[in-house]
Amino acid sequence: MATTSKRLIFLYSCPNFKTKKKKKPINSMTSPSNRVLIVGAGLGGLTLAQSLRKLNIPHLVLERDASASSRGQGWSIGISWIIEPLLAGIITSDKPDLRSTCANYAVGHEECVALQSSCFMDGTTGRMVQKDMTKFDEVLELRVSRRKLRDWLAIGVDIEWGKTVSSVTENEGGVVVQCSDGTVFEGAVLVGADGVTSQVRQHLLPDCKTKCLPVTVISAQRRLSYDHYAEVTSTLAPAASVAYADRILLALTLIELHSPPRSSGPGADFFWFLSSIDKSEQALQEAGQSDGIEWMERQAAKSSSDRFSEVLKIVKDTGIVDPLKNVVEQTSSEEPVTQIFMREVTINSFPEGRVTLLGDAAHAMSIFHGVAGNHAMLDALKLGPILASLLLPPEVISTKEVSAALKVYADEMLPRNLQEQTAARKSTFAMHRSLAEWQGLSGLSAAHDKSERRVWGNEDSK
Ligand SMILES: Cc1cc2nc3c(=O)[nH]c(=O)nc-3n(C[C@H](O)[C@H](O)[C@H](O)COP(=O)(O)OP(=O)(O)OC[C@H]3O[C@@H](n4cnc5c(N)ncnc54)[C@H](O)[C@@H]3O)c2cc1C
Repeated sequence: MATTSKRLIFLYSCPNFKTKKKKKPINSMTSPSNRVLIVGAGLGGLTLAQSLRKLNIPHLVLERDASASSRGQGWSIGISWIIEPLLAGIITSDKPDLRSTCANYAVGHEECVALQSSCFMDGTTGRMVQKDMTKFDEVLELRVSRRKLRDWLAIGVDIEWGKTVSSVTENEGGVVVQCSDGTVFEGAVLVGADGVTSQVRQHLLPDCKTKCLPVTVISAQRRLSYDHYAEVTSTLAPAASVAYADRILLALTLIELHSPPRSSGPGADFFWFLSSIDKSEQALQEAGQSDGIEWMERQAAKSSSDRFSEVLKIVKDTGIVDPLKNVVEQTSSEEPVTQIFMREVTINSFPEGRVTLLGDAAHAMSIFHGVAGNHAMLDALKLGPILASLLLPPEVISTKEVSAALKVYADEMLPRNLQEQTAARKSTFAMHRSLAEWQGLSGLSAAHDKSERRVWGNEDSK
């Protein structure tokens, strides 16, 4: 008795005791041998954690970022058909409304309509078609701030920040991961949701090769003042505007609108990107002489100012007109110009065991199809219930049973994403060949018929 009360006094005198007990109801009550370890607190990893939370399955997320805000999350992302399954597959009662929290329309319905619309145009004449994406009952796509969506998905999730997983060991009883700070975590199943450079994939499939498509995507993030923002959006659709000019795509996309938007100071964060195909690298890849990785490394070594000079030359040579031209040209030296790579990871099957992958770790693909993130979340929503049918505590599950369950997941997930990866590659090349081909592929022609038509730029060139 005396020992027990001493222990209680010690626990209650520990400053974090009460908070910890409240915050970690599932994991603190269960043995690590029954929990799911998830590496990566990106869109896929967090969606899986949310699904497991709803199904009452113990889990823990290990994330290399020091905190939720230690790294900028960059661009916005379009989510579409995943919204309904996501809302059905996770606990929503502890979260604010997804649409009004993550999309930029908290400022009211009218602004919302404008903010969610996109336009597609001929970049040298200014002919433009605007697509309204905001019919509330049939949202085609919601452009959300990646930072806000990640924060929203993290609500209520048990995350160990600052944990970079460096090695993985499997045994009959479970799986053990080691982090670069020397900490060790155990679980019954390990899910690598650690993105395109996945360390978990390295353990699972050490010979898996990645490729890089010969697409040069140069980008910068810009903070526009409210006046500049108002000027740009008086002609362009704020969610996303894409101009096509001689096999070049130039896009301007909203990341986050600052609130309240009419006050003085910053109006909004945008990014622009300019993309084109590198013809000589494409020829090498088509002849089977390159997988794009050395090409990618050469591109990655360029400086921000070299990249910017390249962009300015292309904008001038192709005759892109204002206001897109103006937003690009006014990029300041404090706004680094980066390059994004279209890497592909292709996996046909997983070896037996207690480890699997989801999202970009399993099937990175070109971003031009706009579905990779949607599929990362779908992988998670499919995997959650499969794990739940296996892992209800307190039983310890054999590797054979875990393997069989993970195979059910992989047999659906891998072919689905292989198909999307092929479609994404096809769209990427089509988009850079002609505007008409791109519109046909993306189904934009059908949307155009319903949408409002506007024209900007030089009236004489219509
Ligand atoms: C510019 C751009 C625009 C895009 N637009 C769209 C779009 O409109 N629609 C769409 O559907 N998709 C889009 N995508 C794709 C989408 O962003 C990705 O498919 C999605 O983010 C993948 O989610 P994920 O959880 O698999 O990986 P990630 O989001 O990459 O998350 C991986 C996480 O793992 C962590 N991590 C990595 N290594 C370790 C380690 N060793 N230990 C611990 N943690 C680790 C990382 O820090 C990160 O938090 C876009 C991508 C880009 C680059």
